[in-house]
Amino acid sequence: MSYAKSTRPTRFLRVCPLRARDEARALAEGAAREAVEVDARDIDAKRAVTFEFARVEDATAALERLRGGRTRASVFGAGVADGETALACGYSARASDSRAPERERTKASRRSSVEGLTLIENFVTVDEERALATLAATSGDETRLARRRVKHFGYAFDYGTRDANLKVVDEIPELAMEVLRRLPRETPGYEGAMRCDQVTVNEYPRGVGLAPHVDTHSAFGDTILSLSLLGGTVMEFRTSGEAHRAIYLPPRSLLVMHGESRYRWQHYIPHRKFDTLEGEAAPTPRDDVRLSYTFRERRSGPCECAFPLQCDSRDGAQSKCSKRKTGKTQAFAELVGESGDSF
Ligand SMILES: O=C(O)CCC(=O)C(=O)O
Ligand SMILES: [Fe+2]
Repeated sequence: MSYAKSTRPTRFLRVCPLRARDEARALAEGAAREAVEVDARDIDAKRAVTFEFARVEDATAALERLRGGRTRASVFGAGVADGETALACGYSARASDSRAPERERTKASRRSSVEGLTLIENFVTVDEERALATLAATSGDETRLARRRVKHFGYAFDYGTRDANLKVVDEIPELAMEVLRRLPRETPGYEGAMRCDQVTVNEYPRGVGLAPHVDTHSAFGDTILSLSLLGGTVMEFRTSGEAHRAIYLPPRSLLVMHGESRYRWQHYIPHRKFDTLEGEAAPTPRDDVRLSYTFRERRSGPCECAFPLQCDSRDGAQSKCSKRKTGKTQAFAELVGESGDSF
């Protein structure tokens, strides 16, 4: 992501020059407490750093402190030593939208408005949440991805082929199956949920998200469920058209993806530290960690969904997926998300 100077106030501040890398890092750490994201790549490449704030007002307040303060230590209240030189700083905008007005974030709803998507709040109790978190910490083999940790139960998920054919020694914890079985019968996707035989546990540190994707049609069945523990998050849904929805998943809630929400819409979690929720005046900070249990049923025959464009059983997503090994196509980038994250 590159940033350009902006003459109008934005949520982004660019601060430069910073004389040493360490100094930039210390500043970034201080800023991270109130800024939404730090473009860390800039620290290495240009010795300048871009901070993204939740609101334009927050960026303005920080800019005033930056311009008013004589020392760097005063900037974000961070322990930055040796700061006699005034910093060059100002608003910036993502280069691609420096002329366009800043797009308002979609406010996340607490109710689903995607066909086939059901959110059940308080699906597990606080005690069960704690027990499931302990189980995730003490059992299963850990895989470290770029920004999050995962564990697989029942079958391993292969991040290359995006299927799950390898049986693993770690069975799905009985408590996880027990809570899943209490899903109300009338929930769309109930039958598929009862056949789940693969579980992935994801641990997301604050600010870390998940790239847009549709879970592989050929590998998994009609119903995909995600149980949120310890922290809430906004999950967003988009289609290849313009449609875009955001839903807030509180801790202890269960999200059931079935129908269009499972087969046609991509789901993803934006990488950010604050979420914007409907009915909340101020942005909501994410918790330090969110744990999710994703339940899936491995598919045996080909997928027969009504969405051939997204379906690798019909050569829709398959051709894009196989190109992954030879080079990323635009279509594939769209399928898995611009960040190229794994899921
Ligand atoms: O963490 C979540 O809630 C979703 C995970 C997910 O989408 C996946 O594993 O495919
Ligand atoms: Fe997924």
